[in-house]
Amino acid sequence: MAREQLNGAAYSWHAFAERQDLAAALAGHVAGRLTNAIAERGTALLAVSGGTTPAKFFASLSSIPIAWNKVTVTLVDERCVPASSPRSNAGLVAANLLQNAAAAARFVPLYQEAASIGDPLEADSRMLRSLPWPLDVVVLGMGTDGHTASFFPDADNLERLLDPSSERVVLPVHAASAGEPRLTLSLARIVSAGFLALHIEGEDKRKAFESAVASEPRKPIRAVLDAAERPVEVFWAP
Ligand SMILES: O=C(O)[C@H](O)[C@@H](O)[C@H](O)[C@H](O)COP(=O)(O)O
Repeated sequence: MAREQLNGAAYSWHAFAERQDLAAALAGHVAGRLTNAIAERGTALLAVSGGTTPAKFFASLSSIPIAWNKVTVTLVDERCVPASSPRSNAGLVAANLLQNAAAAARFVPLYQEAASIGDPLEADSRMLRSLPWPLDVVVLGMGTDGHTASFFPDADNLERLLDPSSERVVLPVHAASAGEPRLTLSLARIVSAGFLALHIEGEDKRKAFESAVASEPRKPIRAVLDAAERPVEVFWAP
């Protein structure tokens, strides 16, 4: 494990020869942190990202026999689509993580189809505010454009999304590159996590990460590194 310090952005780099090895190692770290949180405060709060990268990690984590009945799982971000949509992160987590031992965990979505009266976003915030914050574990992904969560570089409210002092739990995101409208946890909620991991795979993302960390203008992933209360643990495989 190499601990890097580039331009003040602190992160630890964990490289693996095989993606399956990364999945097993990251799952072991996350399971250990959740178990510690449960021992310390009787509960654990985990936020995971969607996309195409985390499936192997979810499968590995789902089989680890921890006290899942004391774990609450939520999402780092979500596409504003029904859970039945192939684009839904809630659907991805249900099918890949909330299986096996992890089926006993409580899942709290970010997005609920517009059944809630009034401002659905406010309703979500109220529901999410009741979770046992702070996050014990966050697992982020990253795009080759340097976005993470739904902090897309072309988001129309990027400055607000990256405000480390935001009081909001969840924020709406409108970005042409995001596809559908999104909801994302605020940067402030993400960076206060006890364990903050970034899971990336492939040469393109390794280069994108190194570029985002080393150069200006600042990409969203760099804003997370800069605001994180602890070094971000980067897990990478080719
Ligand atoms: O909803 C999402 O898509 C994720 O939360 C997003 O931040 C993802 O982690 C990156 O876009 C990488 O996605 P891939 O794993 O598909 O490359």
